[in-house]
Amino acid sequence: MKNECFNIQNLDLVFGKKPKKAFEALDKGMNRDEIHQEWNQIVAVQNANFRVYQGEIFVIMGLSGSGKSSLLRCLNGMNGRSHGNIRGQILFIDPLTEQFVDISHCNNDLIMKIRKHKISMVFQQFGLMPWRTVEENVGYPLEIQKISPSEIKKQVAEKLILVGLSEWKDKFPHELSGGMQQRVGLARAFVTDADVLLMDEPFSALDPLHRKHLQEEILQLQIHLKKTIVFVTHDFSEALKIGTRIAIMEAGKILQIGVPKDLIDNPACEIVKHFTSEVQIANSIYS
Ligand SMILES: Nc1ncnc2c1ncn2[C@@H]1O[C@H](COP(=O)(O)OP(=O)(O)OP(=O)(O)O)[C@@H](O)[C@H]1O
Repeated sequence: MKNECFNIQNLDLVFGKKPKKAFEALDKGMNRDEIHQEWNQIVAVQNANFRVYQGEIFVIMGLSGSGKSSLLRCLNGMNGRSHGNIRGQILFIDPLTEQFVDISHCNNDLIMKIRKHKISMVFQQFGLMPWRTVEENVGYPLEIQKISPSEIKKQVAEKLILVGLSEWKDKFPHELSGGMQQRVGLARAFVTDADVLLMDEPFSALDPLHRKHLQEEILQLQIHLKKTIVFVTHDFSEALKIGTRIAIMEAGKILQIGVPKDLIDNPACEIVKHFTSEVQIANSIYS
């Protein structure tokens, strides 16, 4: 039996000032567009039910606006606490203590602790501090954990080698390209001791070569460090390459969850079939 890391049950996420109206409308069977038209509420996630197991790479894949980032941000309480309203349950099971925490209802101190030590997030927009050098940005999570400066230097140097930015350690973010800034963001995520990484399109600004290199690094991280990774992408071939399991989203709903082979062999609906057939066509052209 695999150990769970997250257990998400009946999760709805609504943006807007009248979430109760939206939840009632969902219960009556109204769809996302109808609720938007009638109540001006955005249903970003509708009735999500899934588990993420320890040590897997769980990919959330879908087109723009399907609700991938919104769902990901529920997992560390960014959505449902400070933004948007949720209904349902988000349980995080600490891999070390095996204790359950209800992410949407626990107190702020606990959620801050969890974000500092347990669940680290890499954003699409890098989230770098412009006044800090590359080295200082990457070392920041260790600094706030009061790790000694010599240890920080050592760990940062290792992670900068991993993302190929050792030579750039004294530069500031504005001196780097978008892709390089994204690699700094990745190095900063890798440097933390968190067992869980939430990654929101972390490779979107990378050129194909660095993208391929870092996809392989992510796979190595999972194999050697046994990290649990929840990874958002709109690129189905990326999902197939790195995903242990993949959840496909459309208009706020999860259409299918499965291992890559399942999705290709048994697509649950036309939308999933569309993604899988595009990849198969691309493979046949390039093979
Ligand atoms: N903070 C917010 N306030 C209001 N609406 C939001 C907020 N965040 C997301 N939304 C809305 O929720 C829906 C889902 O957006 P989300 O960003 O989760 O999609 P996505 O699949 O991640 O898209 P992309 O690939 O373009 O990032 C969209 O209609 C979006 O406008």
